[in-house]
Parts: sequence; structure tokens; C-alpha cells
Amino acid sequence: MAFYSRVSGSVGVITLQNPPVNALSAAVRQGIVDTMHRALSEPEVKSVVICGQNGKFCGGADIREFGANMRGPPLVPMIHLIEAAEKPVVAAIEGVALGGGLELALGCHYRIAHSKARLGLPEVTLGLLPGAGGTQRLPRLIGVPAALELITTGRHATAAEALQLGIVDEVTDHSAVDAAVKFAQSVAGKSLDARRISTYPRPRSPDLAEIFEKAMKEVRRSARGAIAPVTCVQAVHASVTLPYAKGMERERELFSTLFTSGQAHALQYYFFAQRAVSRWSTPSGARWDTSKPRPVHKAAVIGLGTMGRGISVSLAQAGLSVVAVETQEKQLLEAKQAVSGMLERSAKRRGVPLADDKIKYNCSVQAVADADLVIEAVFEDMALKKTIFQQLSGICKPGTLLCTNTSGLDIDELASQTQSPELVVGMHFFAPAHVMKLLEVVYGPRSSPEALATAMEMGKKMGKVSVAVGNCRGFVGNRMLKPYLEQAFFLLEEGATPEQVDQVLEEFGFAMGVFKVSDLSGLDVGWKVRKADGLVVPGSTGKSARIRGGSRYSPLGDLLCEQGRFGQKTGRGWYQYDKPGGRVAKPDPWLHGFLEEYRARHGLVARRIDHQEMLERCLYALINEGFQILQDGIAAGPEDIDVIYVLGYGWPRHRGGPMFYAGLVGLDKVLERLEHYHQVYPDVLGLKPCSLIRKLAASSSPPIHRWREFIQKPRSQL
Ligand SMILES: CC/C=C\CC(=O)SCCNC(=O)CCNC(=O)[C@H](O)C(C)(C)COP(=O)(O)OP(=O)(O)OC[C@H]1O[C@@H](n2cnc3c(N)ncnc32)[C@H](O)[C@@H]1OP(=O)(O)O
Repeated sequence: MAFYSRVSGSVGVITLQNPPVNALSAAVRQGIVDTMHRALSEPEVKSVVICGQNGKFCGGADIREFGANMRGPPLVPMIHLIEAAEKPVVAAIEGVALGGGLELALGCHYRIAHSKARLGLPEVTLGLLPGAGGTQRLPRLIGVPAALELITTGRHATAAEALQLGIVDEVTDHSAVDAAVKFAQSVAGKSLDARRISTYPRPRSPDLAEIFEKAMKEVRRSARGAIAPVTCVQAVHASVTLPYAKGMERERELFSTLFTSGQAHALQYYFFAQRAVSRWSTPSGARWDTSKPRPVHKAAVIGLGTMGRGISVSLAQAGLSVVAVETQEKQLLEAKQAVSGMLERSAKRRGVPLADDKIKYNCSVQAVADADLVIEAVFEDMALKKTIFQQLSGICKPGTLLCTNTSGLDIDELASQTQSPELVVGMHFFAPAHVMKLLEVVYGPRSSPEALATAMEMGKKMGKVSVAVGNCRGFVGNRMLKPYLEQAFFLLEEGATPEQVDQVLEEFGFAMGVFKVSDLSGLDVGWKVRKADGLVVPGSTGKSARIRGGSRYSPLGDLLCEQGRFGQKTGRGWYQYDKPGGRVAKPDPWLHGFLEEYRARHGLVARRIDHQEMLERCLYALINEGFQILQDGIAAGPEDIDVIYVLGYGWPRHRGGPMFYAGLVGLDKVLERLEHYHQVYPDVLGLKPCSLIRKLAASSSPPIHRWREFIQKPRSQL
């Protein structure tokens, strides 16, 4: 709703009230319309201020209402009512003015912002466009290039930038409401002719055609199949080709096509999913709201390779004192230099003070004795990690949380090396660790709720989205990757090339296809793991070369590694590169010849595999594993899996995540295709539909928010 008051006798103040972000719900819109009418009808009132409760102007339209039938007054006429008013209306922007919130402010005659406020039109991130006049008013106010940039990226601008761009008229370090009231008094009675943005002339410039062409090219390149950025450009284009009223019609038309699209549903689902993962729970009943994190002031990192360096940077930037340990003096010095450089660049980019003095470097593990939390980040080698955990258990003060940055090793096995297994959790960072937003926080059967809560909180402090997952081989992300990769290898055996498989996945929206990603991460990483698992059998021939434990196995990755082809770092992998470390993947005739020779050796006849089969086999195998993970209680809900895949594995956000995508395709359809492929390839376990997807499909495929009801509660883990 909206609260009305009168200040200093002549200023009507309308305060939006809808915690936590004063979103424009039906009640708030109704409140604004009612109070505006009241302010306009009171003769004593000479001007009006619109502000938000609790220091937040407005977070935009209420996204939770999007699925329901439209109630209350629509936004566009409400904003026109404000703009058409004969009394000056001033927006007092504190906290945020986003989406419909900024569009509301653009309908006001003046805008005063607090210096810490953030303003933007992030609708594109929800699969929409600013549909309350934003695409028509903003270009008229600040010009086409700046408006296009803000609208197509959805980024938030600072108050200082908004002032420079001309979005706001004044910025204050004090109360924006007080400043707005004062300002409103000073403009009472003045003409408003030059203050109604909708009456401004259409933006004109000789290079507009070029600007739009460039913008369209850029959004098509970066959108990876997302339709909203492209539609945003079309809507802004209408502001230069059409008069305001016609431009608004065009905006409405384009908005309607987006509003009902699967992509908008996916992005809005994802918005809430990313927030839902912080409300974690475990099969034992431990929960985010009943588990208290421990205070952490001092953290330590052991092992300063690529991951350890990134983790140290993240911790220091979160304001913690960090002890960074690398036992070899030379490596320690190299790491120190690298970390300082990373911190410097990051401080410059983010405009924050340098955090270099937060880190103390040391050659001895003893230096971590008084840390509250230790993150081990050495090589992915169980024996080495075990030794370190034994050492840590003896060195650290009682109560220190011991974390491992493993990407898939058994947390429980590490915990069993310590005297306090309840204090051991996994913190699986993604490379580069100071950039990537995702953190898988892995609890073992003995980890305490308090330890889990502390690691989750730590991730949040570091600016990560932390997702709590149970302990199993590969946790969630890497466990699902296995059947996906496996299908990609099988497709090569059956006649596809890496380029064909990658193209299908990139057209789906992945930033990179599976083979390009493998080349980037290094083929030797998976090879080491397969060797440790006893899967690599050099020189094996005949049928047994392609079978492990009764299931189909492809040794293609192993054979490439045996040739020293480790991907980008060696200049050769699934693709060729101009030099070791080169980044541009080019098809490699050697690889094609190698595949032909391999197929001939194993009696495999290459066939033409269509786009649909390649996509379905890769994605549905991955999704099937996701359902198995839910069934096993490793992830608490589909949102956890989807957030992990979008933030950690390049799954296109506009497709919501693998589990959301399965729901969108239809669980019965996914099941039917899995059954079909499993019939064709009965020796591929990853294609055998898991019982949860069967159960859901048999129950008329309930919506994703109801899937948890169908998951059998696994045995207590904590
Ligand atoms: C004709 C159509 C015209 C216009 C269309 C629109 O306006 S679409 C909406 C555009 N607005 C946005 O995209 C803003 C979305 N919100 C945010 O970016 C952040 O929430 C915000 C406002 C920057 C605050 O961030 P903060 O980190 O402080 O909090 P958090 O994100 O955890 O949010 C707190 C809870 O508020 C819920 N929420 C936020 N915005 C909205 C919204 N617009 N509608 C409904 N609910 C919103 C958010 O989900 C959190 O609740 P929770 O229960 O934890 O999920």
C-alpha cells in the first residue's frame, strides 16, 4: 500500500509500503493512485514527494504477481497520472529505484537520489523489457547510446553516474526525503512544461542507424539465444522512429510477447531460485534458520596454486585476515606476487581500497594454528589431502573449521583423519575462484549444522552464492557432468565430430560446448581421476577396451592424453590451437583422422547424427542424474541444482537450469526419450530413467515447486 502524509503544510508525501523492497504490488499501485488523487485535490498541497519506506524507494513491479491474474490499476496509466499532474512531483530515491520503480521515478517531474542509491532497468534479466514507459522515456532523457546500454544489460547505475547521465537532478549524502521535500517547496508553482519526459522530442542524431545496428549485433552475440535483449533494442528503436504514444503501443506489444515466453518464466524462476538456496536444509532436519554460524575473523589457505590464490583474494576482499601457506619458498614468492597483482587489479576495477595488507604469507603449516577457518587447496590427491588434515587436526586451536576445496573427493574420508570430524566441510570453489560466483558447500555425514552454517555464511561474505550439497562422488555439479561427458564421447564414437557436438550445445545457449570446455580445463584432470578409479587401461584392445564394470565406456579421452594432448595448455586436445596456451579452437584434421581410425579399429560404423539426438542425449543424461541426486537427497531441491548449473557450468540462464528445463520440455517427454535411448543403448547406465522422474511423470508432472513432495526422505545424514 501507500501511506499519505503532509509535511511543512504544503508538501504531500506518498510513502510506498511493501517490505522488503516496496515492490509495486496491486495494493501499492492502488495506494499510489488514491494518494495522488488526494494530493492533487487538496488545495493546500502545492507539490508532492514520492518515497519508499525503510530507505528503499522501489524494487520494481512485484515479480511474485506475474503468474497471477492482473489486479489493481496498471502501471502505465498510473505513471501517466503522475506525469500529467499540475503540481510538481519529486521522487526521493533511497536504496534502489529499479525496473518499474525507476519508471515511476521517470514519470515524476524531478528526481533526488541519495548518494548510495542504485538505479536501473533490470527487466532484461527477468526476460522482460521496461514495459512501463522505460524504453520510451529513458532515451528521450539521456540519449540512445546510454539508454540502450542500461536497458540491454540491466545493470544498476550508482547515484553519481545517474547524475552524470541526467537521470537524476540532485544527489545528497543526507536524507533524500528531506532534500526532496525542500526541493518540492522550491519548485512549487513553477511551470512543468519542460519536466514531462514523454513530451520531449524523439532522440535524433545522424549516426542512430549505425548505433542500433551495432547494438543489435552486440546483443545477438552476447545473448546466446536470449530473446529479451534483442527485443529491448527493438523497443528503444521505437523511441526514435515513432511519436511517444505510438512508441508506447510498440513497447506494450513487444512486452506482451516477452511476458508469456518460456524464457521469462525461466529467468523469473531463476531469480527466486538463487535466493532460495540460502534457505538450506539437510535430510537430518538441520536448517539455515536454526543453525548459527560461528564467527570467523581469521582464515587460512593451504596451497597457493591457481585455486588457493583466488580463494585468498576472495577472503581478503571479504575483510578477513588471511594466512596464506605454501611450503616451497619459491612458489610462495611467486604466489605472493600473483595475489598482489590480482588484488590490485580487482581494487582498481571495483573502486575499493586495496586489501593486500590483509594477507600474511608463510612457508609453514604451523602458521594456521590460530585461524578460525582453514581452507585446504592443494592438488586433487587424496593421500596428500589426508596428510594435511591429520596435520591440521594437531595444529589448529579447538573449534577451527577445517574445509577442503576438493572438486569431488570424499569429505567423510578426510573428516575421519581429524579429531573433530564434525568440523569438516567441503568448500568447492570454481575457477577462477575470486571471480566465479558459485560455491558448493559440501556436508559429510558427520559435519555439524554449525559447521555447515559457518561455511555457507563465509561464502556469502565472499560474495558467492553458496549451495549446500551432500557428500558423494563429484557432489552435484561434477557428478552430473559425468553422464553428459560420457554421451559426448559416445557421439564421437558413433560418427559426430567435436565441432558438431559443440555447435549443438552452443546453439542451445552454453557459452562453450563440452569439448571446448574440456580443452580449456585440461584433459589431464579427468584422466587423473579415471586413472585413480582404475578405468584407464592402456593398450587394451577388442571389446574390453570399451567396457568397464559391464557398462559402455569410451577410452577416447584417455587415448588423447596418452598422445600428450591435454587441451589448450599443450596446444592440442579435441581441437588444435596456434600455440600451447592458445585460446582459439580450430578443427583438427589429425583428430578427425584419429576418430576414423578408432572407429575402424573397433568395428564402429559412422552415421549421421542429427541435432536433436545430440542435444537430447547430452542434456537428458545430465538431467537424469539430477533427478537421481534429488532422489538420493544430495541436493535438497531442484533450485539447488539449477543454480549450480547456471553459475558453475555455463548453463544458459534463460533456460532456468537443467531441472527447470526438464519441466519446461515436459517430464513425460524427457522420460519417453530416455526410455527410447536406453532401449537403443541398454549398456549405458546414465540413460536408464531414474525412479523419481518416473514417479513425477506418473503423477501428471507437477510444477517444479512441488517436486520436493515426491522425494522420499533419505536416511539422516547429519
Ligand atoms: C509493466 C512491467 C513493468 C516493470 C517490470 C519490473 O519492474 S520487473 C522487476 C524489476 N526489478 C528487479 O528486477 C529488481 C529485483 N530485485 C533485486 O534486484 C534485489 O532484490 C534488490 C532490490 C536489489 C535487493 O537486493 P537485496 O540483496 O537487498 O535483497 P534480495 O535480493 O535478497 O531481496 C529481498 C527479498 O525481496 C524479494 N524481491 C526483490 N525484488 C522483488 C520484486 N521486484 N518483486 C518481488 N519480490 C522481490 C526477493 O525475492 C527477496 O525475497 P525472498 O523471499 O528472499 O526471495
